[in-house]
Amino acid sequence: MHPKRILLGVNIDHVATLRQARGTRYPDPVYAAQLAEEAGADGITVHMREDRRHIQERDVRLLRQTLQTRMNLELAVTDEMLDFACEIHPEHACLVPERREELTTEGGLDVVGQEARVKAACERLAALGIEVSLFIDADKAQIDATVRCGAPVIELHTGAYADAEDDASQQAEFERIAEAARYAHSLGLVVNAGHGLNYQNVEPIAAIAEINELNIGHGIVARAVFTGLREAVAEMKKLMLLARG
Ligand SMILES: CC(=O)[C@@H](O)[C@H](O)COP(=O)(O)O
Ligand SMILES: NCC(=O)COP(=O)(O)O
Repeated sequence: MHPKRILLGVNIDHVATLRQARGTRYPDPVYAAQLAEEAGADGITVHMREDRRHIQERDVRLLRQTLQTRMNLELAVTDEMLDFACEIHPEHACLVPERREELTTEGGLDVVGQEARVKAACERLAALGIEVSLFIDADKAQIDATVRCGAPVIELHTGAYADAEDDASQQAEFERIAEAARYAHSLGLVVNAGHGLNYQNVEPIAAIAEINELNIGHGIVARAVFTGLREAVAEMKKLMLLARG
């Protein structure tokens, strides 16, 4: 654990969402990744969904050739996506749940409910030297199942915290995340977190000492519409580092 160090993975999916909305060639997520790296991103996250609503194969292939930091490829646990990840060979692969009809990733991966399948996916990726993380809810049973699957990293889903409608429920969600981070860290897992984090809600999560990295996309891309991407990334990183003290 590095009490003062916290990393920012910038998720650039929603730059591609804007491009796909009109079928244009712009804005290009590859250029966004370069700007984000220049502004202090420690890594770039992309979620290539099965329905290709934002990130396309072309994006991932070009990013693999151009990123200066590291790629965190989020993928569903399907043969098609695992084959693609093995071909691309990102530094990190994060297994996430996916439902075509969802607006966004609504919850964590149910590792307990499909342990054999997740374990096989973890083993396949790890055999190639890809560091695997599982995107899970802040739940002890899911953390224990992650350890049994052999994944060295978790990403805690912060969506319920971000979407909480009042202070009391947000505090309850925060405590669930903080406790899960402590528990997972005590088991030797690297603990990341993300989903729905923005400039208003990031600081308490960034202050959790056991958290290694936050993956943040929608909030940064939305801010960039008004400030430009460089400033949006730099401001987020500053808030995270200030929260660490
Ligand atoms: C898995 C995850 O949390 C991110 O990929 C993020 O949700 C952005 O992608 P979507 O908005 O398509 O879910
Ligand atoms: N895994 C979470 C992520 O990459 C970013 O999620 P969001 O900030 O776009 O909600």
